[in-house]
Amino acid sequence: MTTALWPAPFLATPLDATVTIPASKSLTNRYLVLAAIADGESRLRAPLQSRDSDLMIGALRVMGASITEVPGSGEVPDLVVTPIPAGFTAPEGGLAVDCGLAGTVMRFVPPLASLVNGSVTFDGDPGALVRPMAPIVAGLQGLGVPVVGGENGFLPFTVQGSGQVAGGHVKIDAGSSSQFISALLLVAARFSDGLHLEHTGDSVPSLDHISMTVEILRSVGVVVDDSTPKHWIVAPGTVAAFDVVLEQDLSNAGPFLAAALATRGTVRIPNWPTNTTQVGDKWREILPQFGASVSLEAGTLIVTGGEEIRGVDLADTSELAPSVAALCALASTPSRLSGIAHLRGHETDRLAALVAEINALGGDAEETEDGLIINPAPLHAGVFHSYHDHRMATAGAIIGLAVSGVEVENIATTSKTMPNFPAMWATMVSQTAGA
Ligand SMILES: O=C(O)C1=C[C@@H](OP(=O)(O)O)[C@@H](O)[C@H](O)C1
Ligand SMILES: C=C(OP(=O)(O)O)C(=O)O
Repeated sequence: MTTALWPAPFLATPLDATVTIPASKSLTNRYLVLAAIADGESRLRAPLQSRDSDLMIGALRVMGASITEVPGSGEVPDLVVTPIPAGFTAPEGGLAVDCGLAGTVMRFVPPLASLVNGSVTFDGDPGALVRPMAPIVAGLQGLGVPVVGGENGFLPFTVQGSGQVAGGHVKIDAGSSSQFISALLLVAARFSDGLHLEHTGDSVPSLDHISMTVEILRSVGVVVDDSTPKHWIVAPGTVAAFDVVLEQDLSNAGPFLAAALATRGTVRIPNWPTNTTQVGDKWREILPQFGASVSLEAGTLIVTGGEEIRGVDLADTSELAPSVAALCALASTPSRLSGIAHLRGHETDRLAALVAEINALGGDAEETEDGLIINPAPLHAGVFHSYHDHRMATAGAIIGLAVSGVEVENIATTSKTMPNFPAMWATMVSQTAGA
């Protein structure tokens, strides 16, 4: 385990800060995939620059897409993407894609590889080799695409594309990640007969992320029928080239908004989108349940913490769960988080990691079959391990604002989606009331 320790800033006075957040990982990596199969050159304005987006760019370049940085209107360069050329053929010996620990790369890119002529091998970080992959392997094989390796349901494996996929009706169990559904839908318009994808399990987690996929597909001219629960039908057709401005990452806004509650202060985030497919928009419903006041004024989200943080009872908080759990650990009444069993297959087993780290600081957290129970307990100084998980690291930072002497191990792991997190956090903390 990495041992570098980051002394989390502690604040005894209420925060009064304005913060801007880098672009959304989920939007950036979806648009990158679509740009690689579009009918012309596309442009992503103000995209995310982070490890996960770099891994996606690397994967698409390996498969023949050309991606160039050009000056944008802000600090971050825009990306101009020329799609994978028709008939692109892998060299003898095949191609290799490094997925790192990025779920969007390891799930979204293998279906794309089925459209390439030749072999593409997928591998990743040690932590990636235990994340569920079986539904992607089953889905591709169900479409007649050979996959070598991956029999045990994990990376590494090799997709042997022939440059063409017939498509048709495929059934998978996406109970362990919504990304399996999004992955197949994203490229399905390029299958000769399109795709009828059916989920065979009870429920799919993170449904908001599937809605995001469907909305984006429609915005680039792809016809998707999602009117029957657990079924998605994509018509064959072209993906129209696009020019899009990326929204900031509302899930990554979470730790900064939580900071308002942890310090009983105020945090403002300008340019909060009025219409968005991001699950992070749910902070507007979630934070009042913790006792915060939340308002959207002239496009700026303003969150002010209450006198105390109240416990919550929340279902399916998806990727927001680690930040939510950090607030629960600071709450004065019990909390229950449910519908998040699939977090055991995220960057780490997040349920086990949250329980271990909250309890190591004196907290009272326990796992349930599908979530967490977190009871009030006085927390003390100590080390908060991050398990190579960006959201564990930011959960430690939230707790550290309210509990003096917390040190977060490997804060650099936040570079997965937010490379400047330590500097952004320090800048936020320096904006205290009256400063
Ligand atoms: O499609 C996406 O961009 C994502 C889907 C969700 O995955 P799960 O369904 O595995 O939770 C989410 O947690 C992840 O951070 C991003
Ligand atoms: C689950 C997450 O990431 P990934 O895209 O790697 O699945 C996450 O960011 O919370």
